[in-house]
Amino acid sequence: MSFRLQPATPARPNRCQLFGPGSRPALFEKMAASAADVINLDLEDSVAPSDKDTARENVIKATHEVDWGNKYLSVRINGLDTPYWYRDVVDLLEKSSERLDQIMIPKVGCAADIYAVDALVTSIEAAKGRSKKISFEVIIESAAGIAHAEEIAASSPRLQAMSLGAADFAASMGMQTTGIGGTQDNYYMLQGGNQYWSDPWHWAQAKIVAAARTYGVLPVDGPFGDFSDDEGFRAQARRSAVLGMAGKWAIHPKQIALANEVFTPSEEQVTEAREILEAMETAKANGEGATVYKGRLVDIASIKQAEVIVKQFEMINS
Ligand SMILES: CC(C)(COP(=O)(O)OP(=O)(O)OC[C@H]1O[C@@H](n2cnc3c(N)ncnc32)[C@H](O)[C@@H]1OP(=O)(O)O)[C@@H](O)C(=O)NCCC(=O)NCCSC(=O)C[C@H](O)C(=O)O
Ligand SMILES: [Mg+2]
Repeated sequence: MSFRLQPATPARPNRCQLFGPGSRPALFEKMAASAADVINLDLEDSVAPSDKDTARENVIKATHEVDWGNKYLSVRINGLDTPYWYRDVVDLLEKSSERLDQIMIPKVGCAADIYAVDALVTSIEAAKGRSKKISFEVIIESAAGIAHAEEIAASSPRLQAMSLGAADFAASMGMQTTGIGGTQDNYYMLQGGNQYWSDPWHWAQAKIVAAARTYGVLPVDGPFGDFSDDEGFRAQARRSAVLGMAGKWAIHPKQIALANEVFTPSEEQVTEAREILEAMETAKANGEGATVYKGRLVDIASIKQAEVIVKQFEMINS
């Protein structure tokens, strides 16, 4: 470990972030009653320009009137290149209830984007005497965003989560696809006449995980567009979980259970992790730093790996 210790990520479950357009208030009670850990009410791309003002009012009203239970309540504002974002921030901070937990900032390209929003939020919080400090989540969904992922991850103590937005990311990168996440037919290797599909999202995810984890921020996988493809969602989510992401968005309620299933360690994984910890306790008592568990090497690093799984499980069940 470096002399600079890796900060812990926020200790709250973030397995599934359920999205819903701010312009469809009929969905809000259903979202609140869902099994998602985080709710993202959207003012950005799922809301038509003509509905921006109404959607903002709907969302503010919902912070006062809907019982959000123990959900982490987040609102996605419009991008900093639009004429809407400052009004989103001002009205949300001046008019929404203290139930609002987080603002999600889309299409972030550099740390200065977060600086600008932080300055505005900090000023309104002080002016209005808001007692809860609003947290931020950013979406990395552009070439600039991925190039500057590290400085963005370090940009503000408000930052709790960093998501990959596959659709805008693909567009910004000039990727030849209309798919939102998942396998891309043309992204394959050829060996012995057989096609082997690779994962075009992998490097961006890995970069986000490294940047986020370095600064104690939760890395999150964004949308999987084809909500009729459960197995496709599972496969994408499993790859994200193995890479170190904490959760994934749901853009339809049927994706919530799938995300929760993948990002909750299974009974077998938890049992195995606990057995590894026990095996290492025995090894330590015998003055050994390494031992054999089910025919494979486990050592002091295995303790940390096993603890990741046990801690995830305990946090979800606490
Ligand atoms: C995708 C949808 C437009 C589908 O809506 P709808 O046609 O109403 O779906 P169904 O008829 O299949 O609905 C079945 C029941 O579920 C309820 N429902 C639907 N959506 C939601 C929801 N989001 N939360 C809770 N409940 C929901 C329906 O009311 C039905 O209920 P019932 O009648 O009682 O059975 C819609 O799901 C939707 O708008 N989804 C969210 C879209 C969104 O927010 N998109 C933005 C995020 S993705 C993005 O922005 C890309 C990203 O930035 C990037 O760049 O990658
Ligand atoms: Mg987007």
